[in-house]
Amino acid sequence: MDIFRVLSRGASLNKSKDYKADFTAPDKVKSATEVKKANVLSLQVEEELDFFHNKQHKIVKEVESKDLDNEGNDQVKDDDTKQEDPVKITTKEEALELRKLNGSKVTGHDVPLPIGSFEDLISRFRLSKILLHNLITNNFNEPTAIQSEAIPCALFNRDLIACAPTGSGKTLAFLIPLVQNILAANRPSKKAKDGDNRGSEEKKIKGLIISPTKELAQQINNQLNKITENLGIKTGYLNKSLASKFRAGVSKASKFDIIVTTPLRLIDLVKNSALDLSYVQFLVFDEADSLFQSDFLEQTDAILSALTSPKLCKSIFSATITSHVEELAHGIMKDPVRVIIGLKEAANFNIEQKIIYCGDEHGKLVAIRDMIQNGGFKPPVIIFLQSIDRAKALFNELLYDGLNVDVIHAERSQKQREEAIARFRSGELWCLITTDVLSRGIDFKGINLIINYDVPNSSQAYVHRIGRTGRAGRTGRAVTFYTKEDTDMIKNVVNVMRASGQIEGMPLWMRDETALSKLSKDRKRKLKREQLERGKISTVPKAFKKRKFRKIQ
Ligand SMILES: Nc1ncnc2c1ncn2[C@@H]1O[C@H](COP(=O)(O)OP(=O)(O)OP(=O)(O)O)[C@@H](O)[C@H]1O
Repeated sequence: MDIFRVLSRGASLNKSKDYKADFTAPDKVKSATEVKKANVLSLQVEEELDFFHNKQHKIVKEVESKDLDNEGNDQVKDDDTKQEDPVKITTKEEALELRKLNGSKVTGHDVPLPIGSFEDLISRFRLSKILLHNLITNNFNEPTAIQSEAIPCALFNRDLIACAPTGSGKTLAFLIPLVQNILAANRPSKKAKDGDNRGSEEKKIKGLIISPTKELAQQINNQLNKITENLGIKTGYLNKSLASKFRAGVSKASKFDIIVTTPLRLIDLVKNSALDLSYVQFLVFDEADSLFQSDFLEQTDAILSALTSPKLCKSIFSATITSHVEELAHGIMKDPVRVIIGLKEAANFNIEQKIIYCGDEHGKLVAIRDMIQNGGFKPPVIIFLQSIDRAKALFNELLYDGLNVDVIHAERSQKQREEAIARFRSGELWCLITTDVLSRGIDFKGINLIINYDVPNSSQAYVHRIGRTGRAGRTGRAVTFYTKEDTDMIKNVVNVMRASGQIEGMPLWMRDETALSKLSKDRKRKLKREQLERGKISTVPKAFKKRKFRKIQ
């Protein structure tokens, strides 16, 4: 394996004089060959600046170099413009090197070798070429660290516990092998080819993905749709309308290969015998630690008991997997492989974190208005609060200030939530105020700033909230306001900041490790369960706000 190539993925900038980008107006008309040469060079610069390989350089390069060849121009045909061979991992030593580079810890019996490239999957697992093509056309050119490890494990049908930072590509880490496994399962067996269809498992749900929120389930299904194009695999997000089709026994509804769902909707169908899960072979719990928390545990149990296939493989994914969750997972898994990327207690290292002491509630409003006035509030921004009432209150406050803002919480209808998300994604909306309902999994591209207007009630909640920025190799900022009521709660945040090397974002007195006493396990649990009582968010007289709000409604 060319380990230097893995090391330098997106990290280095070649300073050779050839790489100077020329943005000045041409002083003479350039020949077609010169233009092509310049294009190749600018492509190189662009590629080196493209940290996450989000562009289709390989394909473009191939086309470019072919064009140049046709013109017989040997000078430009240097090695740098040729397509490099994909990285392959073939020995334990190479695997060790790659793991060291990626900060991956992988444990378990007989752990498979990671992959060095998506092409590596073709030789090792006969990955569908259409699937590979779908990955490349969607700009997924190289596997991320979690994808390198998790994909081969799942392709070997191993149970899997996977923990990797927010925005590091966990979704594809479970979707790619799921799709490939289902393609293999759908291939007609020899018996079926010979005309014996008894026991055929075609047209049954074989893959099931469980997500804690509807928004996330929908997002996963969207990504699934992109990578399954032209593969003949039918996938569906179990929304109200699909659920009623299943309930009504509409024949088409039974033809799904993969279903993405929240727990309750699925259980409702299973209880009414409207859905047969006995053929499910691949089960994924995304954001597993939240699904394994006490409020979801009963539902998770109910789902597990409906899955009766002896071939069932299970995997759990999250950016935060506590030892308690790992224990629960071991209880339901067979000989799992455990993959941890980076540090378990830390946040994504691309996020610059800061905490600001505001004294009291009024101080928070002053702080946010200060940020808006001083240019520190660079959209797109997400603001998290601890409750629906508080989210609504801040929304009214900022609306009154004339900010381009909307709010999402559990009391808003599905349609309103979807519309707000779509407006935010399109850039029409600059700021989204929300509760923890949107803290997990949601992938907004290019969020600049996360504001924790209220301190999150656990270190896990903090990691997920701020993980809405700094995704896919980009950088981001996260600011957490705290008041005198938060002296305990802020310790969760400080611990994550310390683990992520973000000491500079703390006030001077906190930087000393002994400055804050540790939280006991009991206290942590209590903080998670109880909502801190906070003062009202308001500076604008009610009558004014009502008038303005009415106008906007
Ligand atoms: N191999 C890849 N190459 C380029 N982009 C990728 C790759 N894999 C994933 N991405 C992109 O990275 C972004 C983050 O991926 P994803 O949503 O899967 O993160 P995650 O690890 O599940 O985060 P979270 O913990 O917040 O749920 C997405 O926009 C996705 O399209």
